[in-house]
Amino acid sequence: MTLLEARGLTRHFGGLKAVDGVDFDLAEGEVHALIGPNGAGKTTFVSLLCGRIPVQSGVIRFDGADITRLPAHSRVRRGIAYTFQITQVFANLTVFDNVALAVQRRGGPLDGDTRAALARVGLADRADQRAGTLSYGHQRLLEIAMGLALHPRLLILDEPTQGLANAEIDTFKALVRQIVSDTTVLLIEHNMDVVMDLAHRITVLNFGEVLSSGTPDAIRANPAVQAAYLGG
Ligand SMILES: Nc1ncnc2c1ncn2[C@@H]1O[C@H](COP(=O)(O)OP(=O)(O)OP(=O)(O)O)[C@@H](O)[C@H]1O
Repeated sequence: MTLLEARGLTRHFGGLKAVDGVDFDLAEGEVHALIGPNGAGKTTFVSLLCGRIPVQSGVIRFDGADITRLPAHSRVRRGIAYTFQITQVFANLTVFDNVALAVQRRGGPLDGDTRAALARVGLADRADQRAGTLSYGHQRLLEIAMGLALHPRLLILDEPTQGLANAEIDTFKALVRQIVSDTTVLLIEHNMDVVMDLAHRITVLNFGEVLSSGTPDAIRANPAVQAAYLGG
């Protein structure tokens, strides 16, 4: 089943075509990776999907409903959660309270849901620590816990492995495999090992347009993708 579809999605900044007529389909239950060179429009594209920036033209449908003009908080309520490159944790609050804020937004049982989300990402034993004192890798995991606490149907992760050590990347990969049992995942990622390991399908953006979309094997073998991005 298609969970999310975009048709003709467009966002220009002055003369710069950051996202230009993108058609995109996300199947329920998949890990879908969005890749492409720096400046290709990946962050702008997912910002349009979650309502952080307004669409200029085109349509976004989520679970069959037109969400193109809905404000971001309404999209969260419908099940779209996201974590962005810039770390979003509140440094002076405890790990527990950061996640509790997200649970509160959704209106679930505060203590139980908060602890469950922390357990999923492996941070249960750090609940009382101030978030700002966590390592960078653990702060990234905390952001994911904040997303999961919303019980999303779609979790969008923007460069989640950036700045992580190899061991932390392995933890992250295991986490995504577990998350995808009940949540669709859209992943912006530059680390091709992570992409090829996790993604069921990949969409390649280049200069704001879809260069190609397909399975990891098809993308790897595509000469245009190799030329634009994979350096083959
Ligand atoms: N608010 C903005 N105002 C003007 N230009 C912008 C704005 N946001 C993004 N851009 C430009 O739009 C283009 C696409 O940027 P975007 O961040 O979406 O690319 P990206 O594929 O996510 O890149 P990266 O991999 O480096 O994160 C870039 O040229 C960027 O400079």
